[in-house]
Amino acid sequence: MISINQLLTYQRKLRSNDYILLNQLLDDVEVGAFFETNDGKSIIYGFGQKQTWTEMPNATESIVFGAKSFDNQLDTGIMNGFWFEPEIIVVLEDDKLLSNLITIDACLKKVQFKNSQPVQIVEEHNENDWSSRVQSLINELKKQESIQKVVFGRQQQLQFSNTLSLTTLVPVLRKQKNIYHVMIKKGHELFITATPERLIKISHDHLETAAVAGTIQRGKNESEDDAFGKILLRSKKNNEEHEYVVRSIVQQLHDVTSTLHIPTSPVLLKNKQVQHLYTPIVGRINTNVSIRNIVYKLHPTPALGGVPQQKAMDYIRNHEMMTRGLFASPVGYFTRDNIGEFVVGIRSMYVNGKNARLFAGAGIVVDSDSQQEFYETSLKFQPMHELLEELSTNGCTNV
Ligand SMILES: C=C(O[C@@H]1C=C(C(=O)O)C=C[C@H]1O)C(=O)O
Repeated sequence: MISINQLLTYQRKLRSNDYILLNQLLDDVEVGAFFETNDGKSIIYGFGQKQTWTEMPNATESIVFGAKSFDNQLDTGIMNGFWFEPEIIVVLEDDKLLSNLITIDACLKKVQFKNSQPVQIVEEHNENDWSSRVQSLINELKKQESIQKVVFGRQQQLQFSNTLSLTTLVPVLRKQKNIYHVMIKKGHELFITATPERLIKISHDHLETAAVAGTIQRGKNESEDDAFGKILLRSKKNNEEHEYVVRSIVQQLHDVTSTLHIPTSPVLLKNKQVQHLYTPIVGRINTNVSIRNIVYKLHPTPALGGVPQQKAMDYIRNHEMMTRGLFASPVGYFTRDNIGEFVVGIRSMYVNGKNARLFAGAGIVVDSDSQQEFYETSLKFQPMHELLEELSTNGCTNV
């Protein structure tokens, strides 16, 4: 078996301006991707396109980056799903830069730093009736016992004063800790996520996934934060929401795994704005089960869709204001030897030139409170808002 590191024939110690050059190269190429794990220890860049697809391919001779459409509703550009095999991959691990081509240094040498301008938000559109539509959903859940949970999304549309520069954006995004930073680019289009939620990590026959569902705010100080954490851990409503996700993951993985370890109760996963109930799940995959197979089995978990799945998906399709595109969808990469990692594209933003759509959603169950869910989604917009806030005062931050 060949591992991703063996795909790479060249390595050297990281130089201080490598990041600047790599991010600038992302600005220069037509198609690219960036994937940083939530511990910040591993980054993969993909540059250029050898092949592209709108559907996730079954296998690859090297590595494929991409994102799957949430539910195949017609959207624009990469929001319909976008996959590509890059010409060059660069991996940063333990202060080492690894690349599949000796030419990466030649490539980086050619990159010239361009100044970037601060980007202001000049127009903003919100779904002002979102809370009342959530209230209708709660009323519906009270009437009908056949549907238990719907993850209801909302979008914010923004217009920028000028286009974003990845040379500036990537280092600002990377300041947000304990979350994944993933970006897919094609031409003027970008999909960016600062998600805490891994869908799957696969290394040969070893699988890691997790249930992330049930949310509360962070406290202003440690004791308030602990108190909120305790409320979340004891909340019947949130534990029910969470349990739907655990049960569904176990069910979906049952016939493709030989072992599955599921902790009996969730712990807290803390991000800057919110804390979630979190159950990490690990297992062993049966032979000849592809990563694609597992991505398709798990997506959408009830953390992003609902319960029962089809009814929740129909509700989302009929009642959310806009199509989701890549929001809440699997985004990541996989290699020819069954290594790969996919996150779900939440706390995310789609950019097309000077226009952007920001996404947030919340799991709605019969005991939900529409104002509380509105507040929760406002917190979930924050990672992208904070990124844009910093880009509005900062041009080229990394020189
Ligand atoms: C849908 C989102 O988040 C999902 C919903 C959650 C919830 O309802 O508690 C928690 C984490 C995510 O699985 C989002 O951030 O937009």
